[in-house]
Amino acid sequence: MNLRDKYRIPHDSIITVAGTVGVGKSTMTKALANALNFKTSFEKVDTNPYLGKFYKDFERWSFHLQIYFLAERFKEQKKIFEYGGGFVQDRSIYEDTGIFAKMHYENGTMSKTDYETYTNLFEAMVMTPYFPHPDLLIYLEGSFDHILERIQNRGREMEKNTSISYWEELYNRYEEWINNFNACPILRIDISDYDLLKQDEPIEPILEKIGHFIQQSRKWKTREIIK
Ligand SMILES: Nc1ncnc2c1ncn2[C@@H]1O[C@H](COP(=O)(O)OP(=O)(O)O)[C@@H](O)[C@H]1O
Ligand SMILES: Nc1ncnc2c1ncn2[C@H]1C[C@H](O)[C@@H](COP(=O)(O)O)O1
Repeated sequence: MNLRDKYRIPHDSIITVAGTVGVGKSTMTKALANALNFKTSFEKVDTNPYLGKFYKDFERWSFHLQIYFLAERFKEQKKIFEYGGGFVQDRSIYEDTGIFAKMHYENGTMSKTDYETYTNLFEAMVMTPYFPHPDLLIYLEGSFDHILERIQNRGREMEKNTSISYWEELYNRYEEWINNFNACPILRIDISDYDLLKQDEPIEPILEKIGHFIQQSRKWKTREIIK
């Protein structure tokens, strides 16, 4: 029996992996998609025309970058919708708006007008049929030092040259955000509890939890429709 059937994970599920920069989303996305035979939706970093410029000058490029990410996510959402699910997605759209754009606006590195234009566009996009809530949001978390070490070891120059206070603020904002998040069910996973790169079969206990959460959430959705 394949792992998806073994853990009763519906073939049309949409699973989103969330968490701060460097925590391990892409690695988890690949491992889950591989185990479940699902498709992946990744953020493309290497081909992003604004990211490097943004890290050098937040104020100048934050609006351009957010619009770029929004356009990319919209295309990805549309693709997921058209395939009818069966996807693991690296980062949710909720993080762009609820964490990054908000943080740059509140810190004065995105103007009020730009922030309003961005949020209006975001709200209009979310109202289209392409944005069903995921079945499950997997939230990866860990100690700040552990995550910082991962950013350093991964070695993207633009991130290594960014101040520790930026990562620290992001880390704290993520904590606050997840504690108030309620758009879909959440499975919180501590990165010190598993090691996808070293252990042989660390993925099965995670799949078991995913199956359980999605079953619960689908039952709940069905009850809401019947009501
Ligand atoms: N479970 C893990 N155990 C050890 N190292 C990991 C694990 N997951 C990710 N890493 C490493 O941490 C770094 C950041 O991971 P990545 O998946 O790129 O994070 P994100 O997508 O959240 O930015 C990479 O160098 C990756 O190889
Ligand atoms: N919405 C965003 N605003 C600013 N920066 C962002 C946003 N989304 C992603 N990023 C940055 C953070 C990292 O440098 C890269 C890739 O993110 P990762 O968490 O490593 O997948 O893009």
